[in-house]
Amino acid sequence: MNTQPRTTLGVVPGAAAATAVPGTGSAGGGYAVHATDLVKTYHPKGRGKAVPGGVRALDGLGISVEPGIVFGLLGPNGAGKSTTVKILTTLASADSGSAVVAGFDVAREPGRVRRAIGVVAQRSGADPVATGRDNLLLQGRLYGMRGVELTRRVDELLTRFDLVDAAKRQVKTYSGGMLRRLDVAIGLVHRPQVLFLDEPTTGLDPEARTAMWEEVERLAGSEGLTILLTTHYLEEADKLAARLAIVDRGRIVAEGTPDALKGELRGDAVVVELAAAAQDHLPVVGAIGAVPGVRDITVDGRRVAARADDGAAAVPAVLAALERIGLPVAAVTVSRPSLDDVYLRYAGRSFSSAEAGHSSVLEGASR
Ligand SMILES: Nc1ncnc2c1ncn2[C@@H]1O[C@H](COP(=O)(O)OP(=O)(O)OP(=O)(O)O)[C@@H](O)[C@H]1O
Repeated sequence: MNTQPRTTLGVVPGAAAATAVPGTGSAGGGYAVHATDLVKTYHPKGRGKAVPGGVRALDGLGISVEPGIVFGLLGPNGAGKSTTVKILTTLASADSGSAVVAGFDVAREPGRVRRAIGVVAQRSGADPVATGRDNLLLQGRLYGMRGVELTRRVDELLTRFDLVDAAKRQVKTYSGGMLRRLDVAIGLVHRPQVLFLDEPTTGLDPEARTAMWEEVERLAGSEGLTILLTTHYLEEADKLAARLAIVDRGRIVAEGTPDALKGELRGDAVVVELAAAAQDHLPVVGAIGAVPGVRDITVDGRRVAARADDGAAAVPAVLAALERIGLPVAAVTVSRPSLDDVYLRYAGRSFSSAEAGHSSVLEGASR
């Protein structure tokens, strides 16, 4: 579901500052983004009035993002990522809790927050019938930029995002990857301190996705910019985020560096595919559980998964144990813990089942 606003924030009242001045706001404890106990419920409307019930999109969510890093907000569809971004970018208000962005309180100083941030929403906000260049110029003017300063900045961004040749073409002729690059350039015109990227690679082909990843890495490395990125791609969070928070049902269930989160899961994943489904799970669990250093065994049809201190060393003994109870093996894989494993541990369900659960809820709601 995409309930996103347009990419640009529109006219910023009193936005004379072309460049945000770092550190002008003093709240937030030195964090680029500091949110505490955010709660937000969407109420169904009956005849234009809110009626009881509703969806609790945020249920006490809190995050602290240090300046100058890429921070990932990772969660399945419906976890509450977009709602968090909307509140942090002043496009929605929380029922309770507080948030400070670039030193400014989102509820009390929304204009200042808007001047200090750039937003790239899930859906492009670029004007399709205007050229790429005109979109950038318009955005700069909305932020009070004029003259040589603006044209220099626009030229710099067109070069940097590899859009010089397409600059004078209408945006509706752009490929998906070009459009996303333009969206990010639009978000950066006024040199924000904090850039929000809401699912920046959703819908892109693999090549354009890789190009966007490289761009995000370059941005984070070169400009001292803080980037808050939401994603439901585990691989994307793992690759880009210096730190990440896992969101589930409107709360943060784990937070840390991707390596630290994965490191908390001791051992490798060993997955055995049996030649035929096991009739009885108990002998399988007993046989494999007797192998030293192997634990957390689950049997699901032909698939037997376990965790092992040293996966490669455990495999021969696991295969021998299965052979002893008469279960031939078709294939075996050993892998390091992934963020999917992290999600399973902290959210208590697999990422894919959380995504599937959300879509079935939505299907039910639309009936
Ligand atoms: N305007 C709205 N009215 C009613 N319910 C909403 C609205 N916006 C979001 N929700 C619900 O709030 C919950 C959180 O949605 P949100 O869009 O923040 O999640 P998300 O993690 O960003 O997911 P997605 O990637 O699908 O956008 C979901 O259950 C969603 O259906």
